[in-house]
Amino acid sequence: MSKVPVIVISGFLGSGKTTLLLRMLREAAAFQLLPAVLMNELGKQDVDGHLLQEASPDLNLAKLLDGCICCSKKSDISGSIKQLLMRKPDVILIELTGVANPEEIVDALTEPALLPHVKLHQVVTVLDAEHVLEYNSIFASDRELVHTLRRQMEVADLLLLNKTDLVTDKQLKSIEKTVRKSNERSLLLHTTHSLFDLNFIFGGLSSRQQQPSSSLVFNKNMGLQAVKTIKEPNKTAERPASFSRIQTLAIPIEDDRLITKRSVELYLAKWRKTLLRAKGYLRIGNGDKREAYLMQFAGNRTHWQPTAFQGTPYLILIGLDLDRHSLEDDWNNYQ
Ligand SMILES: Nc1nc2c(ncn2[C@@H]2O[C@H](COP(=O)(O)OP(=O)(O)OP(=O)(O)O)[C@@H](O)[C@H]2O)c(=O)[nH]1
Repeated sequence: MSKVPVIVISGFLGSGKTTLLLRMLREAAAFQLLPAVLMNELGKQDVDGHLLQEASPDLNLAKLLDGCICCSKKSDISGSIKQLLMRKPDVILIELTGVANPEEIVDALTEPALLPHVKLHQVVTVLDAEHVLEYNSIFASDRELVHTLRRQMEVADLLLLNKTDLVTDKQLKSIEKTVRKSNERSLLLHTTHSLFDLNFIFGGLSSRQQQPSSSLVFNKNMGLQAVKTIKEPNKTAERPASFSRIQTLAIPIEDDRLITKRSVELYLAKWRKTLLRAKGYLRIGNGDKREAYLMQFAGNRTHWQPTAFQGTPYLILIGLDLDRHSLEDDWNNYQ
């Protein structure tokens, strides 16, 4: 069974995420895609979920309300996604809350219950051109939030500089310059009302599809807005469609292999610059003394927690532009 691609929509509160999602739902059929949606909202009452259901009454929708997709909600994510998978969608769209770090959902997708069923396709981050430059000073006292907003930019595969109707050209140039300090490699498009050619994210996803040509979709919607690509457009646009800069490498581990906590930690320390995150279910020790652990590596710290996990041990590595061969080879030589 092939894995269902997941598109993550991130961006600060009010930047235009739901506007984008509604458009993606409207146009999915033109790409012969049956979408499912996971909405995450901070409040108990969801507003956006109702909006989506109004626009698309049969929508395969799951909601995670009253909290951010972070540690406290992670356990619910696999349940929600499994529920969506029952209706066999071609693509799953996840709209995060404005204060979520996309890395956390990517992490959740690598849980044993989900790993065989889904794969990250792209992280799209929507930026509010009118306010994005103010965040650092507005939230200066909240370093965690400033960090999250920076990560939203840094890990995006596609950046939408939205609400360009509300800023001058001069301001736009200065915004671009600042955004590029956080992410100089990914495609960056100027948009109003999150309008752009959806081939950039849907293109190539459907196995059944005859894709609308880029210009068709573009012309149909573009009375409003020109698509503009900044820096290295071709390099990024030519990437295979199912490629996200955030990559996940799952390394299965032969059960008879001797692994120690120290050897794992040394390996992770060696690769810490490349890795955003790592985790794994590992059996540590020798013979009868072997014990299963959930290993979590985040922010350069490794945490070990005993677990009742009985499956095949594995290590998950998450990072930007991972050098898969080197990581695998090194792991095999390391222990
Ligand atoms: N002027 C202008 N307004 C926009 C643009 N894009 C979205 N909006 C409006 O901005 C408001 C917020 O848009 P949403 O799409 O709900 O933003 P969001 O990121 O989903 O917001 P949260 O769910 O609060 O995180 C809505 O009223 C939109 O109509 C734009 O390009 N220009």
